[in-house]
Amino acid sequence: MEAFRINSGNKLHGDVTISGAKNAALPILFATILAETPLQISNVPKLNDIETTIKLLAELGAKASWSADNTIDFDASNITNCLAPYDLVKTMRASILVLGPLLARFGHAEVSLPGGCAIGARPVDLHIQGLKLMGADITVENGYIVAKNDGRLKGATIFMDAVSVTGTENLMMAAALAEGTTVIENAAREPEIVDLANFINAMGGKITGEGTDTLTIEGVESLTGADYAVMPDRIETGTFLVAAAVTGGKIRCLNTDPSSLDAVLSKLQEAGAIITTGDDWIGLEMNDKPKAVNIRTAPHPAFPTDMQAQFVTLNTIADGTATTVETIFENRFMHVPELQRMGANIKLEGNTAISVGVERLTAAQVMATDLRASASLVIAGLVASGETIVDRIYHIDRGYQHIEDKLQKLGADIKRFTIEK
Ligand SMILES: CC(=O)N[C@H]1[C@@H](OP(=O)(O)OP(=O)(O)OC[C@H]2O[C@@H](n3ccc(=O)[nH]c3=O)[C@H](O)[C@@H]2O)O[C@H](CO)[C@@H](O)[C@@H]1O
Ligand SMILES: C=C(OP(=O)(O)O)C(=O)O
Repeated sequence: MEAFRINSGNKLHGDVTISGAKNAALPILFATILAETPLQISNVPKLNDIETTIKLLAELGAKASWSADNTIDFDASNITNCLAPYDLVKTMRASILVLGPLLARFGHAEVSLPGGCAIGARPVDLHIQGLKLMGADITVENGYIVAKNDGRLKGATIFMDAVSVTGTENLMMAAALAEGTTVIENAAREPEIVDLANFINAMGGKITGEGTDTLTIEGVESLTGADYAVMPDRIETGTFLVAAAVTGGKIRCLNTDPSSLDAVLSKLQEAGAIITTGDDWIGLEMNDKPKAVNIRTAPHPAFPTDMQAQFVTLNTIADGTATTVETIFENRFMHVPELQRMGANIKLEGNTAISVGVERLTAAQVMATDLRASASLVIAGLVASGETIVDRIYHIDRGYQHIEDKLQKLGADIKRFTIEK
């Protein structure tokens, strides 16, 4: 099993190029199922989750192959199979995103229920309810969602009880080919929703309201190929900015979108960072020890849950006391016990972590439990005295393209190695 060995002491310095966004690339790759002619998607990050998606699309009979660095060619004209098997779905929850497009285009989909994961139970009831409102007949049989529809789905007004990102995406993709107009109320407003809407519209779809909580989707009879570039990864950007802030460094993130990171940048400024921005870059300079900042996660445009773990690490070495409240996932503090093993002073009370900054973290062997928890432990390793080992980094490879290469270029002492078990 692979792990990282990290030695602290170096302030991050220089430029880092941000990859395409995992959480935009995944729905966009699944939306290619809707297209009747070939197309090309660029700025796709090289990640384990993307490889899983390519495998899943191939399993359905679609062609998906890398044609250049970060570019994938697709042809979904010959899909023959509408079954997403457990073996693939269990490794990546976002596989649930095949449900809407398969059902909309072929009137049939069988998708393994994804089940819970480290950060929470993560049900998909809102995806199913919305599709039922569009006329689909859906049952759960032997751990699979079996969805059928005679002819096209029907446009409907759908109020989502909770804000769900992939739920909104599944329903948008289904509604794109439905007969009539669908209105999704209490829709997610994340930038990745806007990116998916832009892609579907580029294929000939008719979606308006993206980026607001009411989406209107006028269904069309067919969608055709369009070349599209995935938006930059706002969470990767935020992760590098926090890493630079905790080391007292000075970096610029290139090929990114400052407007997708308002809440994160404002928290970094509150922590004492000097932030500068251009159209497609963000600079950060940190000259003092960070000040502790209170965080409360909530759907966009509020503070993203995918940046919570990284800020918990920042608070461990900051001046002062801070509370971090996680309101999206019920079990997203798995990094806390590992950070405590590195000397962090954090108390957990339900969905709140109360941290008192310490002078220095101390290195330890720690275990990554999920994607962003892994990132928070890598950041901790950059400032802990001694040599930190972060084990089980397959989690981090789901969401960060060559994170160690990018950190090394910024001056970090981090190496990947195989840990003997
Ligand atoms: C691939 C992808 O884009 N993943 C992101 C997506 O996950 P994902 O789309 O899975 O997260 P959701 O937005 O759906 O989850 C938000 C909350 O709604 C609940 N819920 C969701 C669906 C449902 O049918 N029923 C229900 O109760 C969830 O358990 C959770 O408590 O948004 C999360 C919240 O910003 C991010 O952390 C993930 O990185
Ligand atoms: C939780 C995340 O991803 P996923 O929904 O794919 O598990 C994430 O990107 O932080």
